Amino acid sequence: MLYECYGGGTAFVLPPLPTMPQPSDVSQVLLSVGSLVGREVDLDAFLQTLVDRIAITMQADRGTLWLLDPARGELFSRAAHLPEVSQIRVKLGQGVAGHVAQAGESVNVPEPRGERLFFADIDRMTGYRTTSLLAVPLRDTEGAIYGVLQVLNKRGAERFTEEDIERLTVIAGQVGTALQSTSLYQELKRAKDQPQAPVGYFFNRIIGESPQLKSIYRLVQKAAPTDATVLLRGESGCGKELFARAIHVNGPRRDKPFVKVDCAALPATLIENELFGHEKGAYTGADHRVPGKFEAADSGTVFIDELGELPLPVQGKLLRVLQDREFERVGGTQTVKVDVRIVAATNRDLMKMVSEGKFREDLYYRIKVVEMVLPPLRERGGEDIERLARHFVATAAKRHRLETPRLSAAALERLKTYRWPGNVRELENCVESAVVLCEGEILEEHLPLPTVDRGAPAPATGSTEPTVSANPAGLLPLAEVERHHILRVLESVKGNRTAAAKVLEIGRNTLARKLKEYGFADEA
Ligand SMILES: Nc1ncnc2c1ncn2[C@@H]1O[C@H](COP(=O)(O)OP(=O)(O)OP(=O)(O)O)[C@@H](O)[C@H]1O
Repeated sequence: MLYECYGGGTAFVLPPLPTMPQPSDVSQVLLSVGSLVGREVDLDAFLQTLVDRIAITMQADRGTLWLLDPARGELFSRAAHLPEVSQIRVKLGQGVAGHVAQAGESVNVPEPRGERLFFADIDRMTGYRTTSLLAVPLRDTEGAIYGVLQVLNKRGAERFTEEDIERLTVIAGQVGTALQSTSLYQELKRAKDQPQAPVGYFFNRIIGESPQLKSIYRLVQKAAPTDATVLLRGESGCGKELFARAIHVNGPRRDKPFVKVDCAALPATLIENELFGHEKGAYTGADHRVPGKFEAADSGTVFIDELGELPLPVQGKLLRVLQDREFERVGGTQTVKVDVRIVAATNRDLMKMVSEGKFREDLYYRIKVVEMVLPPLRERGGEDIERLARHFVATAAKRHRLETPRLSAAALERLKTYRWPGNVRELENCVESAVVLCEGEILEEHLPLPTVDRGAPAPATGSTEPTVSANPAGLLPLAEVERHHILRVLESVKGNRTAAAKVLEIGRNTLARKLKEYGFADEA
C-alpha cells in the first residue's frame, strides 16, 4: 500500500521509501551540508540557511526543522520561518509533525481544513494560514527518529506532489545523518539518557563540552524556566554575560527585553539614576521624567553586571525591588511597580565584601537564590580551548572576509598550555589577531602570546609545561597587540567610538575604559 487516507480523506501517510534516485536540485541544496556541519560554524545561522534552502528547493513558502525533546515528550521548532514567535512546542502525537515523529510516517496534507491531524492552534498563534503541508521524519543512522522536517504552502500549486515527498525524504535522509555530527545531536542524545533534562535550549552559541561547563548548562536548564534570581560568579571574560543571556532566552521572558546595567562602567552617583530613573526636577537639569532600566525591562530581565560595584545606598533600593518589585524614581515619591527577573554577575568575593561591611548581607542572600560559578578557561581543559579556538578562527575569518585558516599543531599546543588570565575574551582576541595577521595556516608565531607563560600549570588536559625561553622573535605582548588593533579600528571608523565598539564587538563602555587606560580622555 502506497498511502492511506485519514479522516477527511486528505492526508496521505506513506511508508518509508526505499532507496531512490536523488534529484539533482536536492544535491544542490545539500551540497555544503556535510562540510558546513563538520566545521564549527554558527549553528543557528547554519540551520537557518538549511531551512531556507529546503524551502526554496521544495518551492514552499516556509520550512521547519522540528527536534524531539524526549524529557517532555515534545517536538520543538529548532529552525524555522517563524517571524511571529521564537519557538513552537507540540506534544508528541499532536498535529501533523507530532504524528510524524510518533508514527515514523511521512504525511502530506493538501488541505488542512477538516484534516484531523492538523493542529490549527499553531496557525491561530502565528496568524499564518497553512494551505498545504508536507512532513517527513528525521532519523539518525540507526534509524531512530529525532525530529521532523516540514514544509508549508507549496508555491503556485495547491498541494505537494508525490515527487515532492520523495525529494523531501531524500533531503531528510541527508540532513538526519549530517546533523548527527553536531553538538545539537549530542544534546538530544544526552537528554535521552537523562530524561529529566529537557532540551531545545539555546546553548549553541556557547561553546564548551567540558564537565565543568555541562554542569552549568544543567543549572541553566533548571533555573531558566523559573523566575528565580540568579547570581553568576567568575573571573572576567569567562562568559557571565553570555550565560545571563542564555538564562533569559531559555525562560518565559525570552520575547521581552533583556536590559544590561554595568555598575563598573558608571560613576557611583549615576547608578541609581540609571537603574531607577528620575522625576522631573530631581536635580538641576532634570527637565523631564526619565524612566530607568528597571522600567525599560518591565516583563523582561535586568542583567546587573559587576554587582560588587553597586554603592551601598543603592543596594538597599535594589533589595526592595527583589523583595517587593517596587521602587521610587530618584526625586520621586510615587511608587513604581515592575515585573522583572534579575540576573546579576560579579567577579568579586561578595561574602568577603559582606564581612568588610561593603556589601549588604541581606541583599547577598536575596540575590544568590541560584548561584552559578563559571570556571576559568584554564580549568576547562585543552579540549574546550581547542573547540573555542576553532570557533573563533571561523568567526574571525568570516567577520574579516578572509579564507578560514587552519590552526597548526604547534599553535594549538601553545593555546592549550597558556594560562588565559583574561579567559575566553582573551582567547577570542588572541585568535582574531592571529587570523588577521597570518597568511594561510595560523603558525605559532602569529599568536600574540608571551613566549614565557609565567602563569602556573597548564590546564587539566593540557599536556606539556610551557617552554621557558626568551623572546627571540621579538613578539609583542598581548596587551600591546590589543592596543594596536583597537587604535587601528578606531582610525578606520574615523574615531567614532560607537562604530569602533561595534566592529570590535565589545561594549562602548569597555572601549572607553581601554582608551582611558591608553591615556585618551573621555569623550565629551
Ligand atoms: N563558552 C563560550 N563560548 C563562546 N564564546 C564565549 C564563551 N564564553 C565567553 N565567550 C565570549 O567571550 C567574551 C567574553 O564573555 P562575557 O562578556 O560573557 O564574559 P564576562 O564574564 O561577562 O566578562 P566580564 O566579567 O569582563 O564582564 C564574549 O565575546 C563572549 O561571547
